[in-house]
Amino acid sequence: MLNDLSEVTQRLRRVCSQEVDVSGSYQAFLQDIIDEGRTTLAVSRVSVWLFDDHTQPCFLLNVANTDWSSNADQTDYAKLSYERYPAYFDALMTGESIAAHDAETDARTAEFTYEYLRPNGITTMLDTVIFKNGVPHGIVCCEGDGGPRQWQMAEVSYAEIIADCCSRRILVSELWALQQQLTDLAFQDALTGLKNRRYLMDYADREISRHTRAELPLSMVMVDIDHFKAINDTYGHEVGDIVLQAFASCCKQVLRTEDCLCRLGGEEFIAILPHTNADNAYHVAERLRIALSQEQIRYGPEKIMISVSCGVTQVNLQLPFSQSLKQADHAVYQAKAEGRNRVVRG
Ligand SMILES: Nc1nc2c(ncn2[C@@H]2O[C@H](COP(=O)(O)OP(=O)(O)OP(=O)(O)O)[C@@H](O)[C@H]2O)c(=O)[nH]1
Repeated sequence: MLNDLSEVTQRLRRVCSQEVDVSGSYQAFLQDIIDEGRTTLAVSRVSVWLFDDHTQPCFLLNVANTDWSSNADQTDYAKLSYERYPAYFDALMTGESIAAHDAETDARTAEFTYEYLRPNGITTMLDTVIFKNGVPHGIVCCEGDGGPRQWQMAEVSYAEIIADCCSRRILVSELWALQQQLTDLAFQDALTGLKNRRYLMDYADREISRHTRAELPLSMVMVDIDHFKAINDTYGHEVGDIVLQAFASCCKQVLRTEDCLCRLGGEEFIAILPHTNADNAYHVAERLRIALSQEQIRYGPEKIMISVSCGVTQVNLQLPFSQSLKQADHAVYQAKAEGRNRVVRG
């Protein structure tokens, strides 16, 4: 009941202010807002349900519930099907709130009588629609167990505000996920899926500072495919792309998961090896060189073989990363000059 409107409003505004705070979890936000709704409306349970599909919904999936304990991982999500409860779904799809004073006699909720209302002692329901882009996306369902209840206009409006908060939070979460994807793409090489040069420069600075503090060695291997132009010229650019992808996946198999492989550009790559000194980095580079030289890259009937020239250097933690990069580049140049298919220490 909305007896003390100003106190209720203040509490709700505080919870709503977390709508755009993506540092908190989406689930925690839903729990907070429905807990608030249960207290204010003095109902026995509030839950949030989302449609599986907005154009032709078949199911409603329970994604938050005041009955759930906040620290338990909820995995057993209840599901309501359109097939079983068509009148309820049809009513929700109109977008109108369902204020079912007596849930057993209201035509929109009577379908729940034997399977749900009676077994759980639910007598009254107030359901408000969560919209997304103006289309029903889910519901906030408030249930009471104290007999039929005449829902007041203010109570319906209050429940609708809760549903609107959920709508906005869902949108914010989706925008945030999109932003994350864009950020990931900005640091990724589209062809190989490896990190790109922009990522490398930032990552290397962070690793230099981390390794300086921990007084640990950091090394890198620059890898350049030999005579790659000839592969393009012989088989075409498309096959050259396939070779680059095969190269990347072969390297990933040889390297440790904590090593970071980036594409500097063209057929030039760099692997950053944390906690590794120059001797060990040399062995890693040799392993890479041998694995790549044994790789048979298939394209139709063709089996393409490659070799690589590698420059190994231990990163000088006292100098800017670009200096160590130059050193590795020089080592690659030397490896090429000495006949390719080899590893040179810089
Ligand atoms: N297919 C394909 N080719 C690329 C890509 N990026 C750069 N290249 C080609 O890679 C080739 C690099 O040639 P070069 O720099 O002459 O080197 P190389 O032929 O490997 O010779 P060495 O390094 O001296 O052994 C050029 O022909 C570029 O066009 C790409 O994304 N896909």
